[in-house]
Amino acid sequence: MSAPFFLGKVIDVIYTNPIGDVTDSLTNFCALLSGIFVCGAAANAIRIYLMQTAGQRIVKRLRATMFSSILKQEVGFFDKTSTGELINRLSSDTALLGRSVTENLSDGLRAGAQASFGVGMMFFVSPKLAAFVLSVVPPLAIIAVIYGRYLRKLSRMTQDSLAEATQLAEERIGNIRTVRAFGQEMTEMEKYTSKVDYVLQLAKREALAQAGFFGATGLSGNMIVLSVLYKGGLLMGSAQLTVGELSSFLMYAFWIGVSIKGLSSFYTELMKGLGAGGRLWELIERKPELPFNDGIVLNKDTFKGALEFKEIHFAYPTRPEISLFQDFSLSIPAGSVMALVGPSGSGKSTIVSLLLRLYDPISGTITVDGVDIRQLNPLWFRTKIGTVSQEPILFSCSIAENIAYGAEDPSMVTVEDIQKVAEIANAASFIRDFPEGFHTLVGEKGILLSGGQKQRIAIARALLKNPKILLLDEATSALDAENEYLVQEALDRLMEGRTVLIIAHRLSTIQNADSVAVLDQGRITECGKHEELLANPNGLFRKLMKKQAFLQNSKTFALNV
Ligand SMILES: Nc1ncnc2c1ncn2[C@@H]1O[C@H](COP(=O)(O)OP(=O)(O)OP(=O)(O)O)[C@@H](O)[C@H]1O
Repeated sequence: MSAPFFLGKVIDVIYTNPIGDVTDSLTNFCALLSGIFVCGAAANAIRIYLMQTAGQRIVKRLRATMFSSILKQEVGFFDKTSTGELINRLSSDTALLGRSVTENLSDGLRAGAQASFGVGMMFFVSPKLAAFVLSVVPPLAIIAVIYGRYLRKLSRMTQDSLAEATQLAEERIGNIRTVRAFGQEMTEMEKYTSKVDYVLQLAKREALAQAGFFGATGLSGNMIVLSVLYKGGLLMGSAQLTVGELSSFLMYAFWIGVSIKGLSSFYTELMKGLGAGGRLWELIERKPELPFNDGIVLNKDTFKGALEFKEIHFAYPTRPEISLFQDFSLSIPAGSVMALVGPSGSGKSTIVSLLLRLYDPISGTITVDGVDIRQLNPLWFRTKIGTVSQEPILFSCSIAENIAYGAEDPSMVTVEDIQKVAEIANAASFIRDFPEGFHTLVGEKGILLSGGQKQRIAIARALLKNPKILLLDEATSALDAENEYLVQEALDRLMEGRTVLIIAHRLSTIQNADSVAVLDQGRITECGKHEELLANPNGLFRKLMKKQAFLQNSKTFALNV
């Protein structure tokens, strides 16, 4: 920024002295200037490196903080927020914010420094001329404020629409088999295109706003130069300005013009980043409605796992008007097996969710060994619970890694541990049949495995956890006889010595359970041994069993045909 000042001095020296007298001064000025240029270049290189790496560190921290904040949210939050949207926030929004704090911030700071120093130097060289020239600033500032607000709003809308498009794409690509089976590719393409069309409309509005703003700032830059020429010429004519001062002034005016362009880009990117950032801060600062890692821990040696539900009232947060449980009470003694039966949609899986503290009841208590689970640290409590669901979800990594996922610290699990539980879960033999054995990759959500294989791996995973409490959601879809036998045998081994709540669909499970509870209309209507419930001629259990027997007969009939 000092170059124009010295150049002005050089011109004045040349202009006012005979040529023989200027050589020394000229040499000194040029040496000084080249020193300044070298320092400037080095500073510039350092600036780029430091700002870029600092910016990238900010983006990394932003992503990590956001991911950990997402993982700590209560499950009800995920009922309302789509995965696609969260993925979009994590990747696209952070990238946009990242861009505005990396190259953009560094260029913006540079342009800002240049502009303020240039203005200072203008006042230093000629306050009169500077005051005249800077009369363009107030209208430009007003335009910038209006433009900034508009751009923030547009950027937020664009990111929201992009999130919707990502959500659609993520869901459809993830379920490509269903899309293909129903032949809905064309419809899905159209849906996606209409979503990205809207993003394009928003981008066009943004382009129009940018065109107007950049036009205005470009014009202001040029007007500054023009007004220097005009007013400067007049001042020079009245001997109030030297030719060197006018030259310096012109160069500063030119630099300020360039800085205004740089500042406009910076401002544009900053507003876009802030627009996208709004949602990011909301997510990062969101306090989970249920605690994540707070509360008391019970003594693991005396922990037995006796469960009791007392007068539970519950409605899902997304459907507060539908009361699912009214006065639900159930007691499961430590080490016993309770089978839960009831019509479809009566809330059997919801009981499992309440026990895992994915949701809290509106009123009533759930206790374990007499302690309200709301007092317990949920992170600790869940280490005491094992689950095997109807459709177990595996992660897209190796079989060994999926089994090790059951342990508190998967990195501490040995190959022997994994092989042992796989053996008990009747999974070892089919795993060994794969060429890669335990290193076989299972694909997204375990798609490369059959239903029975997935279940047995899920059982091995639960066995590794060695929980006191076991929550089983029996598969409704029929496995073939051999698979059914292998899964059942593995489940029987898994259940040994634990408190088990099993959502039962098979007659054999119901017969073998210590007691059976029938869930209907939001409460337990019958509870007792299989034979006792069957003896009640008007009970729902008897009706359900009759229906089940009928279904089993028709299945056999269909097979015979
Ligand atoms: N996350 C949710 N948000 C809102 N409502 C839900 C949610 N999950 C389930 N429901 C509703 O709660 C009710 C009970 O569902 P739940 O899955 O517990 O029934 P279920 O007895 O296990 O059914 P099935 O035997 O068919 O598996 C259903 O009406 C269902 O639509």
